[in-house]
Amino acid sequence: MIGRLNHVAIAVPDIEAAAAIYRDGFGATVSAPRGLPEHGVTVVFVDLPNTRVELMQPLGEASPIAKFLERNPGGGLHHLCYEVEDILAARDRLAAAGARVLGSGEPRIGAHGKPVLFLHPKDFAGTLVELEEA
Ligand SMILES: CC[C@@H](C(=O)O)C(=O)SCCNC(=O)CCNC(=O)[C@H](O)C(C)(C)COP(=O)(O)OP(=O)(O)OC[C@H]1O[C@@H](n2cnc3c(N)ncnc32)[C@H](O)[C@@H]1OP(=O)(O)O
Ligand SMILES: [Co+2]
Repeated sequence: MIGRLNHVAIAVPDIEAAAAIYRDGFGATVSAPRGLPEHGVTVVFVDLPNTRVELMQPLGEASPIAKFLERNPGGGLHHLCYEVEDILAARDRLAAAGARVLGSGEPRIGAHGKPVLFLHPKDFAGTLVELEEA
């Protein structure tokens, strides 16, 4: 069921500073910042040969990453995003096995224009998991 690693996400307090680390320090291709109010984050994507890094800064009053940054003020690894062929089939299989699907449980459109869902970190070895339909 599980497919490619789509991205590794890092929550940061200052997205321009984090983007500069990858652009100027590592020489990576880095996108312009993009605000996604429906997800409560501003994102920058770093393109790597085999995957992407998603840098995220809180956006708005109720950002889902605000509490994480309170606990980790310098930033930190936030989630892994795996591709799946059929997101509803993947959700139903994981939920039937006892995993908690976050939010309404219905997929929303993510940063790449594809349906995404989040799974509770306590059910996945302490790692917040995002599923994205391939
Ligand atoms: C850009 C769009 C999209 C894309 O297409 O790529 C995105 O990636 S959007 C990314 C941001 N959106 C989300 O993260 C949505 C899903 N997240 C949530 O619903 C919440 O953040 C959460 C996972 C339920 C956590 O909620 P929060 O209020 O911050 O904390 P809790 O107190 O409820 O946490 C409970 C428990 O879990 C631990 N925790 C929290 N976040 C993480 C994490 N990222 N990784 C690992 N563990 C995490 C937290 O420490 C608590 O543990 P205990 O203290 O032991 O209870
Ligand atoms: Co993500």
